[in-house]
Amino acid sequence: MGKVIAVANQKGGVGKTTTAVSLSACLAYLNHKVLLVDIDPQGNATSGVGIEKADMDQCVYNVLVEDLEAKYVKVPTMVENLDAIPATIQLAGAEIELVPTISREVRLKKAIDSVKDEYDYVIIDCPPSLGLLTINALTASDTVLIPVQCEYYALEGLSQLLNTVRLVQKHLNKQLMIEGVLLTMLDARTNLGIQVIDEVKKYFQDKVYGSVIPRNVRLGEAPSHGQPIILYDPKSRGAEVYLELAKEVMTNGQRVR
Ligand SMILES: Nc1ncnc2c1ncn2[C@@H]1O[C@H](COP(=O)(O)OP(=O)(O)OP(=O)(O)O)[C@@H](O)[C@H]1O
Ligand SMILES: [Mg+2]
Repeated sequence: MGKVIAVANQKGGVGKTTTAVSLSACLAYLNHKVLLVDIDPQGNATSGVGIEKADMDQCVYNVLVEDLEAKYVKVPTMVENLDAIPATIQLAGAEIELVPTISREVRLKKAIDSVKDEYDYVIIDCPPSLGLLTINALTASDTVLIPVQCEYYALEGLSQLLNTVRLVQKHLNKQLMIEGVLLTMLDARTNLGIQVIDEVKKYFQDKVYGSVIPRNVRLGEAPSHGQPIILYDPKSRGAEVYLELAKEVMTNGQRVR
């Protein structure tokens, strides 16, 4: 049965989507069956794996709001072993439309539960908020992976995220655990990055991955080509480190089991 991992941090632009897309593609490259679920109305993960949003008649919106079965919305991607449930701008209305509906927090969980037997990993790319979409992702997940950007205010806002995780654990999903904390966009030329790594490690200790994602031009370019880094430039430092991360996530899973 597939392990479900939400990639979440309500802070914008910290590398959630880059991580969700790159990790999914690297796990698929390592011969795992992977489903990437985009629940951000920006749809960046969707276009990041080469799916043309304008061509989509249906997306995760129809699953969440209209109870369409997930099997009708998931599509293969250009990466072997990697399927995706896309998001389009239509999803922007879901947060409000879901408010008065029954079991509004468990809709994504129901959808993912119906297909997760087909996969080894299901990776969910969350929007930069702690609203109903992210709550749905945390409720559907076994674990949450938190990207933290190596910058001055790195830890700011994380207590809110951890508080939301605790609330979900208490009321909606007792099993939810922290998968790991991933340091992203490290600029190795500055001391600041090193200081932030120390600070985050002090706080999260062994939850911090050994793989630290560097700031890498090729990682920044890949989305505009609609290709995950492992296809766009497999020899780049970005691809190498995301592949290392995928291996860490795989061994982490073995440790938990
Ligand atoms: N390691 C990196 N090196 C260079 N550029 C990166 C790196 N990681 C992410 N980027 C770029 O930084 C921007 C923000 O990254 P990304 O979209 O992954 O963040 P996000 O947390 O998903 O943002 P949002 O909160 O808007 O969803 C993007 O333009 C992305 O291409
Ligand atoms: Mg994003």
